[in-house]
Amino acid sequence: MDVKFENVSLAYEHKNEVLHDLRFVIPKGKLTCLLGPSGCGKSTTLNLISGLLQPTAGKIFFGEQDVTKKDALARKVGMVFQNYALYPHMTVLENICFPLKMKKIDKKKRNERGENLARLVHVENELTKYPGELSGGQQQRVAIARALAKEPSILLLDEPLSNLDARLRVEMREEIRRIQKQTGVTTVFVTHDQDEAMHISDYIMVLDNGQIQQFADPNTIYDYPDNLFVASFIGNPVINKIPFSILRQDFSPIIPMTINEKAETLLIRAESIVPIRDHQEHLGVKLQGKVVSVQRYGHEMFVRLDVQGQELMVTGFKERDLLEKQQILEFTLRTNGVFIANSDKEVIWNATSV
Ligand SMILES: Nc1ncnc2c1ncn2[C@@H]1O[C@H](COP(=O)(O)OP(=O)(O)OP(=O)(O)O)[C@@H](O)[C@H]1O
Repeated sequence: MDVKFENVSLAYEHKNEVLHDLRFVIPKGKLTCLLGPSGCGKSTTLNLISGLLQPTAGKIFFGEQDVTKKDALARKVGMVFQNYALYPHMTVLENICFPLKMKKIDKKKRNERGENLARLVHVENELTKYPGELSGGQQQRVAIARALAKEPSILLLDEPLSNLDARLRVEMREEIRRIQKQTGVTTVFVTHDQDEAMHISDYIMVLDNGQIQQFADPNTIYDYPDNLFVASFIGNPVINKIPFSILRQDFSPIIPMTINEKAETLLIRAESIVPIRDHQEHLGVKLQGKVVSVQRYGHEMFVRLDVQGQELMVTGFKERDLLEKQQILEFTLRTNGVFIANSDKEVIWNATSV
C-alpha cells in the first residue's frame, strides 16, 4: 500500500507548526527511511502515518483511500519502537500471537501463524522464553514478528535499532532488510543515522526543520545532493566545505561563467581527493596542499590537508602515496563527489556534469 501526503502540515496545540506542507509518496512494497537530525520531525511524520496524530492541514492517503480522519486502529499499521514494548509476562510465542488473539483467531491457527513468523525472524528456538530472557536483538525480532502478525497495511519502525550495540545494529539492519524483502510489506523506518539509512533503504526522505530536503534512492542522494544540508548530512567523513573563492582560479576553466558568478561554497567528498597519476576520470585540476596529519584505521587512511588555510579531510590516498609529514601533496579531484552551492545553499553544479 503506498502512502501519500498532500500538503500536510502539523502544529502541536495549533500554534507550534513543526511540519510544513509535506508532499510525498512512499512507494508500495519498498523500505523508505525518514532521516534527519534530532527534532527535524521524523517521529511526528511517522505518527501522522500511523494515525496517532491528525494533521492540522492537508490529506493523507493509503493507496486510493483517504485515511486523514481514520485512527490508528482503522489504518491497520504495525508499529515497532526502540524499546521493543513486549509484554514481559508473556512468552515469545504468546507475544507474537497476541494481535491474533485480539482478533479472536482460534488457538491452533494462531500458534501455527505465530510459529511461521518466529521462523521468519529467526526466534523459533526461543518460543517458550520470556522477553527478559532474550538479548536486545532477539527482543526486537519478536517485536517485528508481533507487528507483522496482524498483517499490517504498513510497517512503521521508529529508531528500532538504537538500543542495540554497534555490531548487533549492523546485523539487525540486514535482518530487517531481509524480512522486509521476504514479506514485501511497505515499510517506513525512522533513523537519525545516515549510515543505517544508506544501507537499509530503497528510498530516503531527508528532513530538516520540518521540511523535505530530498526524497530519492540512496545513491542518488549521495551522488546528486540537492543542497548543502543533504550533502553534509550524508556521508562519512563529513563532506569538505570551503569557500569557493579559494579555488576560483583553478575551477574557472572547467565551470560555466553563470555558475562561477553564483558559486559560494565548494563541497568535496573526502574520497574524491585523489593522486593525479591514479585517476583517469578526474576534473583536470591540479592542486596542492600541505599534510597536517595522517591517521590509519585498519584499511582506511585519513589525511588532513591544509589547502590555502582551509583544512580538507582526504581518504583517497593510500599509504604508498604519502611520504614524510609536512610534505606538499599534489592532488586532483574525481568527477563525482564534487559540488558547488550558491548563497541559498542549493547545489548548482555537480562535477559529474563535466
Ligand atoms: N507533543 C509535542 N508537543 C509540542 N511539540 C512537540 C511535541 N512532540 C514533538 N514536538 C516538537 O516537534 C518537533 C519535531 O519533533 P519530532 O519528535 O518529530 O522530531 P524527531 O526528528 O523525531 O526527533 P528525535 O530524533 O529527537 O526523536 C521538535 O521541535 C519537537 O520539540
